[in-house]
Amino acid sequence: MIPKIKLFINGQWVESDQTEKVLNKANGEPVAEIYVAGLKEVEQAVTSAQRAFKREKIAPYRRYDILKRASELLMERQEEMALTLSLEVGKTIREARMEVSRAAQTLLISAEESKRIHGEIIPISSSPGNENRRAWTIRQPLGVVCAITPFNFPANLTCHKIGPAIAAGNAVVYKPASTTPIFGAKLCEIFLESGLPKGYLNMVMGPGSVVGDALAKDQRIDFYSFTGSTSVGLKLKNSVGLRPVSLELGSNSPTIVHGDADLMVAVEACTRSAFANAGQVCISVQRVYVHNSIYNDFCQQAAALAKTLKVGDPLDPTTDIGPMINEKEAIRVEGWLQEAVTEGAKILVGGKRNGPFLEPTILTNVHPKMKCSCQELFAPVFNVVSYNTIDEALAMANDSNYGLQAGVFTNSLDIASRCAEELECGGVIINDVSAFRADLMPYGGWKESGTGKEGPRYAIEEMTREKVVVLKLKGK
Ligand SMILES: NC(=O)C1=CN([C@@H]2O[C@H](COP(=O)(O)OP(=O)(O)OC[C@H]3O[C@@H](n4cnc5c(N)ncnc54)[C@H](O)[C@@H]3O)[C@@H](O)[C@H]2O)C=CC1
Ligand SMILES: O=C(O)[C@H](O)CS(=O)(=O)O
Repeated sequence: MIPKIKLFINGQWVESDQTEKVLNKANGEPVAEIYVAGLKEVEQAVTSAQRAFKREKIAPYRRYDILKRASELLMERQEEMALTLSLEVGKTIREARMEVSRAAQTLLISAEESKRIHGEIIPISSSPGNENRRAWTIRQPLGVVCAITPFNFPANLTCHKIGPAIAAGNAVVYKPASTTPIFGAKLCEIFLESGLPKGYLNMVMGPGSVVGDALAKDQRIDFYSFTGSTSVGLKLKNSVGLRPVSLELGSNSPTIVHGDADLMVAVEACTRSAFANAGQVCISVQRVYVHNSIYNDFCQQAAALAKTLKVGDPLDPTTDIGPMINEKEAIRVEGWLQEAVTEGAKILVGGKRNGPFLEPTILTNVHPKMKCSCQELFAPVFNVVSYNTIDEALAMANDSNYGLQAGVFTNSLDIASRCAEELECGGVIINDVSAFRADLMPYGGWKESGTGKEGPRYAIEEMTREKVVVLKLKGK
């Protein structure tokens, strides 16, 4: 008997008229059944959040307590949560365990940041004629935050929204991806246990085109924190009018490997990272630019390493690469690979698909206009392209509609500094790959990779607003 997962509204578990199965992404078997929210439940969830926010404000120290407790409870349930992630996303159990501990850290960082929300004293008396005034700013929560998350990291990316939202004093309406909602429901259990007042967290599940659309249209929501594809993010932004949004969107991230780099360090990092989470990572290594002096060695070593990686059952601790989210996506990528080969690309290693499983694949002879290069692959595939000068590498890396993060391997401070300044993206990772992320660092894209920054401290800034207060003293 598979569990039936209810919606979480106003501190209660709520049924709806419709249910949908959540599938084990490795074998297609149902692992849970979720109640799908209708317009009525969406309306109830937003009402619950708005009423909670108006009913009581949670003092900063209490927010710290609740978030810290939630982080602890998440780690106490790490094995159960990791199994959930492995089943509903298809990520390997090793990656799932790692994601749970990162998500717990993200909640802990949010807890700590909830004690650091403050304004500043404005030296207003230093302006002529205002000697008898004093001024300061205060930072206040926005009210109701809508958190919408993608399928690929249901734990950490959800905690990157709910954690800062609560730390900032907001109430939350949360919509997980309809294909991977189970972790989110368990996170609501955790926040209930951690003492979050009812109504401060509400979860509605269901297809983005229905539930997501209804949330976008609800004018009682004060802020939208969205992570997902660029197309959906743009649609959401156009629906919400003047209300603020944070958009963490797609990418086709570059990593440059210069001739003076430590070859095997770069090979290991690029290859293992490109295939992590079956490549379904928005900062995944997709375009690798290698100096021509080490290009052949890089390709040879990367192909040899790729061949050692095990594709299979994500629950097997020896598996390196699990399935993609569904067979349709794997077929999409298989089609892109065939198109690339027809246009002259070479498959150095991999390329075979078995249902939702795709072999770790490395492409060479890729042209920048090929889909495998200029669009977001979101698959266990990366391209290797050679270059002669760092100017060429920078031009190719920047030749993209996206700009999330980039990696650069070099032992030259001059090259590193040039890349740091000239790469057009939100983050440059020196001597590691584009896919590096520490959860406390500012994180967000340029161009079509989005707007706004995550990382608890930065998300809190976006989920609060500053007010200036000016006091005119009596006296002269
Ligand atoms: N920049 C970042 O930090 C990250 C970006 N992503 C991006 O997410 C994508 C993969 O995740 P998916 O879940 O397939 O993305 P998606 O864009 O299909 O869905 C993301 C979320 O939006 C919801 N949604 C769909 N239509 C909607 C609508 N009309 N209104 C409101 N919400 C709607 C979905 O139900 C889901 O919860 C990739 O493009 C990837 O690059 C993924 C992880 C991190
Ligand atoms: O790229 C993504 O999907 C996120 O960066 C995943 S995480 O590493 O931030 O959890």
